[in-house]
Amino acid sequence: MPPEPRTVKLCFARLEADPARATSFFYGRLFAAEPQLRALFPPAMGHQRDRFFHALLRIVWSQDDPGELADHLGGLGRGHRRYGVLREHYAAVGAALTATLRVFAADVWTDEAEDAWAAAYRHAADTMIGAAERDAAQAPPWWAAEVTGHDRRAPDLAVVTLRPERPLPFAPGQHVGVQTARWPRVWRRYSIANAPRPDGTLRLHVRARPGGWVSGALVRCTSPGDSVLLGPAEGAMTLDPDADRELLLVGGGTGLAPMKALAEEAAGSGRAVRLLVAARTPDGLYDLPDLRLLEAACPRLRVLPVLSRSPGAGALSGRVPDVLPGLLDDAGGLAAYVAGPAPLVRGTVTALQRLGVPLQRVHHDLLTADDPVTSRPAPAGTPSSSRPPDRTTRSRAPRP
Ligand SMILES: NC(=O)C1=CN([C@@H]2O[C@H](COP(=O)(O)OP(=O)(O)OC[C@H]3O[C@@H](n4cnc5c(N)ncnc54)[C@H](OP(=O)(O)O)[C@@H]3O)[C@@H](O)[C@H]2O)C=CC1
Repeated sequence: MPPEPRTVKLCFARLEADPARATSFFYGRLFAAEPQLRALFPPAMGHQRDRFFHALLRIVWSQDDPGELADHLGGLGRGHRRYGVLREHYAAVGAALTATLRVFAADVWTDEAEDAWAAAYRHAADTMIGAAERDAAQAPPWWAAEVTGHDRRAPDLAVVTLRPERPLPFAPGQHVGVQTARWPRVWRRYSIANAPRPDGTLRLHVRARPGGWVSGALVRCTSPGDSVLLGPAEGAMTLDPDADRELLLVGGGTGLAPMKALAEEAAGSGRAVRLLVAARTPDGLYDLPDLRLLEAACPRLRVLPVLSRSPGAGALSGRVPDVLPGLLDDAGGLAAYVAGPAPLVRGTVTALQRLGVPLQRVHHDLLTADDPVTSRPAPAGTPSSSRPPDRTTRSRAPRP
């Protein structure tokens, strides 16, 4: 069991005062003590420091919620496998963390605090190591995949088709880590945009972010025949088993990807589905022809484009939260899934609540492809797929 959390939180609060300095200090200590560990990390450490800090933050704030803590640590332990992290690395990380706390939490660092942190770290490391070793018994740390299709739908957007060298199990709504040859040891998460197929291929919708290493490489410097590495599929935004309930799926921009996967799965099994595809202008509806084909094949699927900045034939005008009241007569019986820009997700969740959809039936994961976690863990009781950015649990795995 984790130790009494108050002391652990008190010390961590001192790191929160200046996370950038504290994490720089931490990595400085770690690499000074164990220079060979530097090879496990990406060339630029800015993102990594953010991710480490937020993983730590979540661990600290979950100290009094053993279920959440175990869930989080298990995901972290499994996720660390793709970085080549081994059992023996944890001692060095623990020592660097203690050294950091001793400096940054000096005013509250007592023998009691040191013992509490040592116990908390031991518990975290043991849980992560255990989860990694159990996972290693049944799955590889990554899958090599060949790019079999690269469809440039806009200057900054490509639909990329990948064929893993061996079956990569996933459920619609989940995402995978992707590493390109151009940026070794840099992983980014992308939602899978299709339901499982007999040929095992996966599709990703990738928008090149300004300065985005992996997204830029995938959109501009990738062609059929290239290879990438994929991490295991993760994420809890999967289909609820209540097949009678009508589904409302909302995808804004490339947030369409997981919604399309869910639509394929649900509509393919005869469930009633409304798929709202939000874009600014008709050009932003980059996947509409494919969606129309899917709609034609699934009698109970309706695809509704929603354009926020210019009108378009066959599209609703406005932002999703504003058009929802006119669309939904009886929203109380729906289950809803939402992905896209965070403000769209938040606005849509609020609108659905106002329309009477219970929060536990509104699912999202606020996944952003390149950004680190930016908020505190959700309060206990928040539905798992409705938590704030969940970059550190079932999903991607910040390393120590
Ligand atoms: N699993 C997931 O959760 C996934 C999430 N994503 C995320 O989705 C985002 C997609 O970005 P991109 O393709 O550039 O999308 P866009 O920036 O093109 O936006 C798509 C639509 O969302 C609308 N929108 C933005 N803010 C609001 C708001 N406050 N209220 C209502 N509508 C809003 C935009 O309208 P306007 O700007 O006119 O208001 C536009 O119509 C990325 O952040 C990506 O990380 C992507 C894939 C999967």
